[in-house]
Amino acid sequence: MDHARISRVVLSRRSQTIQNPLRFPLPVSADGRSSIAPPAPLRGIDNSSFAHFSIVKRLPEILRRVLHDNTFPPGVEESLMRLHAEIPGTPLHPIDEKGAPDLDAWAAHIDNLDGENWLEVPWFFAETYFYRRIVAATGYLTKPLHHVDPFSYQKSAGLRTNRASIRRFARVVEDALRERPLTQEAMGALLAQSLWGNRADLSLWAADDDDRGPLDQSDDHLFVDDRDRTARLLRNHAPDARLLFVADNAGLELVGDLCLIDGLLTGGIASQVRIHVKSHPTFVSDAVHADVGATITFLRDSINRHAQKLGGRLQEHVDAGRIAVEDDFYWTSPLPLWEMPARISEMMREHDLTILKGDANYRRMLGDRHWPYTTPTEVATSYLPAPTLALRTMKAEVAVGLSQNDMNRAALSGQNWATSGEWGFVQLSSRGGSSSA
Ligand SMILES: O=P(O)(O)OC[C@@]1(O)O[C@H](CO)[C@@H](O)[C@@H]1O
Repeated sequence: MDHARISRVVLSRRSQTIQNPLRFPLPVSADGRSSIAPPAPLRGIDNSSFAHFSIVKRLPEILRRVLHDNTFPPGVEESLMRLHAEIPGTPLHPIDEKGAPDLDAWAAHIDNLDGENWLEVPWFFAETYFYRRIVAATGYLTKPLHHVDPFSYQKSAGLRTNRASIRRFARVVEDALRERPLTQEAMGALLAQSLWGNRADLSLWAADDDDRGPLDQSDDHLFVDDRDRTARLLRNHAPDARLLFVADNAGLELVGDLCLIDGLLTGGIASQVRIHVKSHPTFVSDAVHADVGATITFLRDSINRHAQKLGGRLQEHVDAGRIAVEDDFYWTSPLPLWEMPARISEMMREHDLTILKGDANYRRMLGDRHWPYTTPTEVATSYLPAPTLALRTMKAEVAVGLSQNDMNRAALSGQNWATSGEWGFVQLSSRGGSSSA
């Protein structure tokens, strides 16, 4: 495929075309010969979509909760009220937070718009912009509330109210560590635990008050199950596998992720894990740098011995440099993964496996587009520079790699199966880079 010849790509349903800013080849067809333009992005303008509901109902509700859970100075409150009044009909305008490191990047993103409002811009854009506006209103990156997390109340509740599950999670790692190096089965159990932890964010904000069911799901709720392939890939690199872990939510989900990370490090599979978190609070409960340390401290301080031991081992990994925690503004940008900056793609290439955790990262990987659900995984993710594992429960109408049979099965389980979080993906894209998985 001649990547250089792809110069324009259709980016909206309104047939608006812009210069292709992609640094990576667009997704390619199954035979690898021709490029295909990604389908249109999800937008709130589709009245019957979850995107519409999410913008019109959930975002204002999230703002109400932020105001309820915090005591802000009057100026901050006013800014948040103004934001509330803008949704959904006001055109998106530049972010106002002088001195913030990502301001120019956001100015460029907004410049690409054409006066569209919240429902007209791509849904992913609307959501990342929404959280960035909350950050600007509170002055999280600058002042007046430098590094005061507007979602901290919910985040700490997420740990406090899940003590029983946390004990259970910690026990699973200890069981897994009985045999070293970790068996394929043990890796599978830790991957599943990390995956289903992705349902945990839903308990935080009952803005849509639907019934999402229990936290755990059985294997027959896995739409895609690449656990064995992933375990084989990791074992091929053991004991020195290097992992890039792009985290999602703080709270119970992060505990499940840290269990997986500890299992791989202590269990003789990996020697280095680089955890990437968000540079500012976003999507309510997404982890920022401080959340990782706070979670390890919470585990170490636990009165449960399994949780305590887990916290102790994690602290040792951090102290010895086996776990590094970094943040990057790219992960709070509205850009699809195929527009990742060179620093991110280089980093992915330096690691044997990148784990993309959660629904929003999955949506980013697929550009939050209307891919037919039966699109082969390797077609939609052919641009990835290195082997990548998506661990996500399905909470948005974005997916690839399904069969018609999968969809029939899911439809029988309930009406909102595509957004209920009850269906899981352990989806490996191994085409980018060498892998014998
Ligand atoms: O990345 P996460 O935490 O798994 O999910 C983020 C998320 O809850 O936010 C969206 C609605 O705002 C959902 O579609 C999406 O699943």
